[in-house]
Amino acid sequence: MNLAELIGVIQTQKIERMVDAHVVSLTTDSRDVKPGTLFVAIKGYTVDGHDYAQQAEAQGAVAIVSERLLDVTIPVILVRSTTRAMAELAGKFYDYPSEKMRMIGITGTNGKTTTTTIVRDVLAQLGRKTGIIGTVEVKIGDRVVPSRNTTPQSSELQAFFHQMQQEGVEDVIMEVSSHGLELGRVTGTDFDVAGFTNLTHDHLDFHKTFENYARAKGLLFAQLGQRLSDQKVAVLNADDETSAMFEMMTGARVLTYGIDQPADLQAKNITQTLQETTFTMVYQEQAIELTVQFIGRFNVYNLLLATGILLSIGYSLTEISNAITQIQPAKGRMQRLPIEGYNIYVDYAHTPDGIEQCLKALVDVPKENIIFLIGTGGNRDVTKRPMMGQLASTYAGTVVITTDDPRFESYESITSGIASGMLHDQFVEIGDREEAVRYAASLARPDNIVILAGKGHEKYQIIGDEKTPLDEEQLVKEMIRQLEEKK
Ligand SMILES: CC(=O)N[C@H]1[C@@H](OP(=O)(O)OP(=O)(O)OC[C@H]2O[C@@H](n3ccc(=O)[nH]c3=O)[C@H](O)[C@@H]2O)O[C@H](CO)[C@@H](O)[C@@H]1O[C@H](C)C(=O)N[C@@H](C)C(=O)N[C@H](CCC(=O)O)C(=O)O
Ligand SMILES: Nc1ncnc2c1ncn2[C@@H]1O[C@H](COP(=O)(O)OP(=O)(O)OP(=O)(O)O)[C@@H](O)[C@H]1O
Repeated sequence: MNLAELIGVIQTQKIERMVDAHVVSLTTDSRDVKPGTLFVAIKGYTVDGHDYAQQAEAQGAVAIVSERLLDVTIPVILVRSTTRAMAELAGKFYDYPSEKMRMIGITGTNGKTTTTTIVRDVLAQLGRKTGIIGTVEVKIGDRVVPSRNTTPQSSELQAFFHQMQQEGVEDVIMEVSSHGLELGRVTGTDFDVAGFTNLTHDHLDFHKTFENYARAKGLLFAQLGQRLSDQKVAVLNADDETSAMFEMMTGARVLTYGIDQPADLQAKNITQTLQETTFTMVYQEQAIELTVQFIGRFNVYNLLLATGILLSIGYSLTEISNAITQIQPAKGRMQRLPIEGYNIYVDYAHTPDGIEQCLKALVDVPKENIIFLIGTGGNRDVTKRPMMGQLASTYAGTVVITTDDPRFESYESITSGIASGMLHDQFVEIGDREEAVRYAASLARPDNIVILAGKGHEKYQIIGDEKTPLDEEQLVKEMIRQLEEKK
């Protein structure tokens, strides 16, 4: 694409040494610059991209988009915000791919991965070609593409959309993190439907206050736009009070779902066992009873949100509920390990609310039969640690306290934070997660339940700045095999 045509979409303050040139690619990382690349310098948390201007020039960059004057000989395009410019340039460079597909964005503290996966699985069952972007994976049809963030940075994100559109994807379902919203990663992404799960305590190390965190999430609903002819929809949780703020922030139509408060789409008569949940979905004049392979009331919310999204794009309640009864929980989301005779679950819960929801899912199990392993990350939000301990001990008779990506923090400082909130003394602190998982597995009996919370689908621990392999499923299988041999 021609450089002048490309930069025509951004508001420039000054252009130095403009030339007639062709842009072959776009990046914010000097290490990815090749001849013909337009390099956009972004000031990050760790380093400042502007400091890599000379490297970009040496590697053949055609020009640099910058927030300040640079000591280079190639064109420099000065803008007020390179982050914003990046999103606008990426939209133009890839010819606005998000306008050509149905875009579904899901935000909230817990349930994004589960809900995006449910929507994707139902759409796939209904014969649509889908693309998914989220914590567990970026997937185009059946092909998995590596990605570093839940919500990738705008140039990477638009490149994914472009690739998806080229490969015939019709529906894109993506998790939209509060970081992604706050850092402008989805600026210019043209969502058709935005869904909200819930908002509870998390990421306050980044957003500082709950109000900022809510405001960041609200951007998704505000960004649906004001054009009434677009018929965009915000699907909101009537049982979460932040929804009222999002309803005020959006110009889109609103469809609400819920269990306790009146809502457009409602779940009633919920009953559950350790393997499945049965409930009735009520929408307009229709009521359908369904049994799903998901456990926990929180999953009823996720299924309602997915249903609300699918209703808002035109599917009928009958089509949706038929498909929903066929699908399985996403990897590592209250997932039962395939170990005959034992009830061992892996769950990704790593926030106070996630932990509470996960433990509340274990209806009818006496507290003394629940063994719960929890850990939390090092060098991150410390305020949630005592809350996690308090909740774990409210619902579980035995708690194994450990770490979950200790990074550079000491084991003891992490586990003692959780232990400070404990309401009973039936707990152990084992900082080394591998050892803690072995210990928790050694307590498994056919009549109790062991839940390993925190890691979910992830098969590593971040210790220092290194990813150390840790496959909890294999570890548990090995431990149970040894226990069986000893019998
Ligand atoms: C705090 C944060 O969001 N950091 C993101 C940010 O990293 P950073 O600010 O440290 O970047 P940096 O290393 O300072 O680099 C600044 C700029 O210089 C460039 N650079 C750097 C080095 C070099 O040699 N040349 C060069 O050009 C970089 O490409 C970058 O453009 O920019 C990176 C590239 O886009 C992101 O991958 C990175 O996410 C990190 C991995 C991260 O952990 N982010 C978390 C907080 C996050 O965003 N999480 C949410 C999910 C939250 C949830 O719901 O659980 C997410 O959406 O993933
Ligand atoms: N609707 C919900 N309400 C509360 N807790 C939930 C809900 N859905 C899932 N959880 C709990 O939170 C954990 C994480 O779920 P999920 O991965 O779907 O959320 P997420 O929003 O994608 O989180 P992250 O962005 O951290 O990956 C689950 O394993 C479960 O314990």
